[in-house]
Amino acid sequence: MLLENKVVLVTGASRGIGRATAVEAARQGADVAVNTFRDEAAAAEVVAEIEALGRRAVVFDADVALPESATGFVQAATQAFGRVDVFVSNAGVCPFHAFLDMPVETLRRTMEINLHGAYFMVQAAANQMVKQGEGGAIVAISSISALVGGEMQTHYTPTKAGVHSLMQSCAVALGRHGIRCNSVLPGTIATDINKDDLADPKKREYMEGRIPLGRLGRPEDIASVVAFLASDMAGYMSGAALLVDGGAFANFQ
Ligand SMILES: NC(=O)C1=CN([C@@H]2O[C@H](COP(=O)(O)OP(=O)(O)OC[C@H]3O[C@@H](n4cnc5c(N)ncnc54)[C@H](O)[C@@H]3O)[C@@H](O)[C@H]2O)C=CC1
Ligand SMILES: C[C@H](O)[C@@H]1OC(=O)[C@H](O)[C@@H]1O
Repeated sequence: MLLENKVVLVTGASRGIGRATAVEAARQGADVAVNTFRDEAAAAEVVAEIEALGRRAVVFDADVALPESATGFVQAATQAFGRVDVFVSNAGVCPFHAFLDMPVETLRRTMEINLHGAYFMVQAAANQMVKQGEGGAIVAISSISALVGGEMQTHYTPTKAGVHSLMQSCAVALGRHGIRCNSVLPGTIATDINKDDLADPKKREYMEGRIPLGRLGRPEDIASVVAFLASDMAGYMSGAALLVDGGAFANFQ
């Protein structure tokens, strides 16, 4: 098992990639602190899945956009499990909208959840890891959107480039404490975040057609890579970005 007896914290873990990551961490032997936001029934399901794997889970309901959520989450996890070994910054939103009439509030909220939220959370986790004095691993969910544009994602793609950049700077800032910081760049993964966008069969077919491996990603495709980066198997990786997109980015012409 890759994460035996580790304590893993995951933000936005009630659904999609975060949920698969929390469950994979438990499968790999970890106890898991699960941040959710106003999603009680789904939170109870993920806890049940973790416990069914013989591991412990604790839920912390909070909006990642608020700085106090970050300190609260880390404190709750530390109270429950005594320490923080791995932190996964995953929570994110992507309300598709055109550029020319982007509502200020949509831009602001997307930035506050995806980028500021990641910053506050990673900072709080890193402080706890430094206090423990035994290093740690931080993984942030960026995106293929850190590398390419999207007509309806002008508010979103900069946050994903920012999240990867945050991991690079944190790798530099935290290396002396033995804390590794990396990002995962998923391609198109079928989750609630793009359910409406991909409900159009033409769009879905087009996206599938661009992927050399012939299918959209599943949350589990990302969760296994996060587990690897969080584990000692990736012990000399820091400041790196792993693109997990079925080959989509390479498929330009
Ligand atoms: N699905 C995809 O194609 C891709 C997703 N990503 C990223 O993966 C991450 C997870 O997204 P998905 O699992 O696809 O979406 P999802 O919609 O299935 O899950 C998002 C999770 O974040 C939580 N969340 C949303 N706002 C929150 C807030 N303010 N505070 C705390 N939690 C909050 C939701 O409750 C949910 O659990 C996001 O950061 C997204 O940008 C990156 C690349 C591709
Ligand atoms: C939400 C989108 O479908 C998804 O989010 C990303 O980060 C990917 O680039 C996809 O566009």
